Amino acid sequence: MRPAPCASTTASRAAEASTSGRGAAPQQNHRWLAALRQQNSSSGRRWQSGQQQQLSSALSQRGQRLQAATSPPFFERGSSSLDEAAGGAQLTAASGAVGQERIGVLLLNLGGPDSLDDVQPFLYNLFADPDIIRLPAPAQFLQPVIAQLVSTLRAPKSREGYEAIGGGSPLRRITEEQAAALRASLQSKGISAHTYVAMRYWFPFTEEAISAVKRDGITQLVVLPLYPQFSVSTSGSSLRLLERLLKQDPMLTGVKHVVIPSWYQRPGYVRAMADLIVAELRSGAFPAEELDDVEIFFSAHGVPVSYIDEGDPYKEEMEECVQLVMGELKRRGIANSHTLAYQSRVGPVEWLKPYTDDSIRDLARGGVRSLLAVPISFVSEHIETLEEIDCEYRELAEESGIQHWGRVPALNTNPTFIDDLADAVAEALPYVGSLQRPAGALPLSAGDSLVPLGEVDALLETYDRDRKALPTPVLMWRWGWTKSAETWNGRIAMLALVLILLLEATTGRGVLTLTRMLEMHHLMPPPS
Ligand SMILES: C=CC1=C(C)c2cc3[nH]c(cc4nc(cc5[nH]c(cc1n2)c(C)c5CCC(=O)O)C(CCC(=O)O)=C4C)c(C)c3C=C
Ligand SMILES: [Fe+2]
Repeated sequence: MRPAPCASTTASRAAEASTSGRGAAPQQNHRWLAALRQQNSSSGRRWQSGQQQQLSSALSQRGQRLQAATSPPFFERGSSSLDEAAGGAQLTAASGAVGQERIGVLLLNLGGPDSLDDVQPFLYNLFADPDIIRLPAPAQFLQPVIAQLVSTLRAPKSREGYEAIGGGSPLRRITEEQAAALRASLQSKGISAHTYVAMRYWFPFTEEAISAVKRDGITQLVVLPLYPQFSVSTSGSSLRLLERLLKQDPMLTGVKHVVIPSWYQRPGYVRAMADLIVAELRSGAFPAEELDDVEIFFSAHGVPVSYIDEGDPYKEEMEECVQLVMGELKRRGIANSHTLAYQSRVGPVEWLKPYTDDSIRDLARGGVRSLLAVPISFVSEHIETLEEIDCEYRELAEESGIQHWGRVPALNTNPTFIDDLADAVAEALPYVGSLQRPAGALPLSAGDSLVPLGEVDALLETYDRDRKALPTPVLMWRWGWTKSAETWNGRIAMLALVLILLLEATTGRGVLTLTRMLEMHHLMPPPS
């Protein structure tokens, strides 16, 4: 993998934040996740292996049958008239055709700035999201002000990163390529579907995608977050927005949907990751005689520890995902040692540990000389792979004594991966609009699917019900000088905020009004 052209990154290296002594957080799953796991284990199954037969019998109970004994398609290639009507497909059930459906697949992703001018407004949208900066209820009216402050403080460091990778994020281009490849793969399986890219914080916004879903007359929608592991900060935030959009538009009530909240356990995804790791190991980046000593270093995007304390399954899913990939490697005769660490922390609270930078230093100190970085929470190249891993962490590794460095590319449009996503969509289609929710029972009854499935409101409802009270964030601020720019950004933001509020409270004519901060104009998604 050729590294991106890296500017000198020493000055902007991920902050060496001092940490609190807080112990490991108790793990608390979403109830839906735990319930689905139980259903699967009680029937002696896991989501990952070939379970076409069980799936087939589960589906026939629902009056639907598989077209083939092996992998889907569940759908016959439509007549030419159906093919002509883009998005049309013929759903086959035990009783025969049940009518024409127009299928859509909504791909959820985060979005990224297209140019350097977009960086601050993109960051504003991100920090204005209550699933990213979580404030206690009485302080929530301050979200726009805090978003303005934090995005303004963060923008220079962020802009530097985007500049180093060519002046903007490649996320939109790659996600659109994935959407086109997924559509083609579905077509090759006999499923005619539209695919839509729905970004959370930048163009094409989720609102635009939903307008297109409406315009195309989609009747069955499969919602597929492009995050293999579920976090409330990513997939959860997008689902919350989606829930709002679906509720507020009566024309969308006719669109039946199903969500695939996480899919890291799918065999095709695990295989594709293992393929990429093996290819990179054999790329020549490492001396042949040292191949067994290469440390396989999984680097995942972090989240604040408080998210996990509240029940976000992200950490557990990440650990399970790494185990699955390592298991696949072992089956191929690769038994290297591995590490999972978390990158990209932002702000003054405690994030998931170990931190990637600390881990790299520790491994080097412990004698590791060859390191293969594997981005594990990302399926596309973007700033955190191209700049943070390829530049910052590579430079840190070299300074720390790592002599041989490799980095596994992101999956992007890897054919095994796209084919597996298409299978995930095909397998989810029979569940569209059919998940039963008997009163008082668990909201999901899709325990027979290969991956857990749900509907937007049911998933969020379960998450919110099980969510524990927001713990007081563990601030990592210590008075005194530290090297950490992040920590200082956090301190400055909080001090500025306190001053603003004090002025507002004491004069009644606060800075918010004088500077018209509450009337900020940002690039926001168009109304749907
Ligand atoms: C699994 C993936 C991701 C998780 C979890 C996640 C949580 C999370 N992120 C921030 C803050 C920022 N994220 C930024 C960009 C960004 N993050 C992800 C993925 C996850 N984020 C992606 C795909 C991107 C887009 C990258 C691109 O190429 O444009 C940024 C902006 C970039 C930067 O300044 O570093 C910020 C800021 C928080 C606070 C958070 C959890 C609470
Ligand atoms: Fe992020």
